[in-house]
Amino acid sequence: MNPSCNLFIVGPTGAGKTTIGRRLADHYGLSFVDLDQEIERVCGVPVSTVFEIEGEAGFRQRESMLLAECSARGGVVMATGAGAVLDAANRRLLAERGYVLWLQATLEQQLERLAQDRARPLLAGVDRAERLTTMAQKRTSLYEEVADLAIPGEHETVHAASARSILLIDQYWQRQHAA
Ligand SMILES: Nc1ncnc2c1ncn2[C@@H]1O[C@H](COP(=O)(O)OP(=O)(O)OP(=O)(O)O)[C@@H](O)[C@H]1O
Ligand SMILES: O=C(O)C1=C[C@@H](O)[C@@H](O)[C@H](O)C1
Ligand SMILES: [Mg+2]
Repeated sequence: MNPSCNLFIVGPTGAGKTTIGRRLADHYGLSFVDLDQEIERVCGVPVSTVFEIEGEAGFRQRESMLLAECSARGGVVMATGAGAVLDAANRRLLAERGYVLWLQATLEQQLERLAQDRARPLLAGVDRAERLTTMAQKRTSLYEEVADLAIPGEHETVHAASARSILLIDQYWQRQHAA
């Protein structure tokens, strides 16, 4: 593994970017950064409070600033927030500065995994299936645009999804670096 390289993870909410990203960082001996957690660390409050106080626009500004900062580090696995790809400058930085992994998930998987979740402000107090569908309509082509490698959402456990990701990363990304 070339430690100057980055692995960036994009995909819809509940796809496992945070959970699997951490495992990938452990596996490859890279440092792990989760953009949502970075925002919480810098602001000292949960993402939902940032949305309450600064609105989505304020959150997006912070997200872009931290994405620029963290992607410049080198040797990181970075889990992005599901909406980070909405911004064209974010997409450009992701594409330029690392290998981009797109973790996919079906609507059913998202609904099941996030059933108990109260931390995602864009899913609070709305029909979740409807909101997630609208998000997918707007975002799927953006994930596709920025991704180097897609991992289908057919893996029902974190362990299986991590193992599959490592297999594909080794097959495609590592090989490119070896070449
Ligand atoms: N492949 C999987 N199989 C089963 N459960 C999973 C899988 N991936 C993630 N999960 C579970 O789904 C939940 C959400 O995962 P996680 O927080 O990693 O998603 P995320 O992509 O980071 O979402 P967000 O974009 O909102 O940050 C967690 O409880 C996690 O354990
Ligand atoms: O879908 C989204 O736009 C979001 C996903 C989360 O990761 C957080 O970044 C925040 O809740 C917004
Ligand atoms: Mg996450």
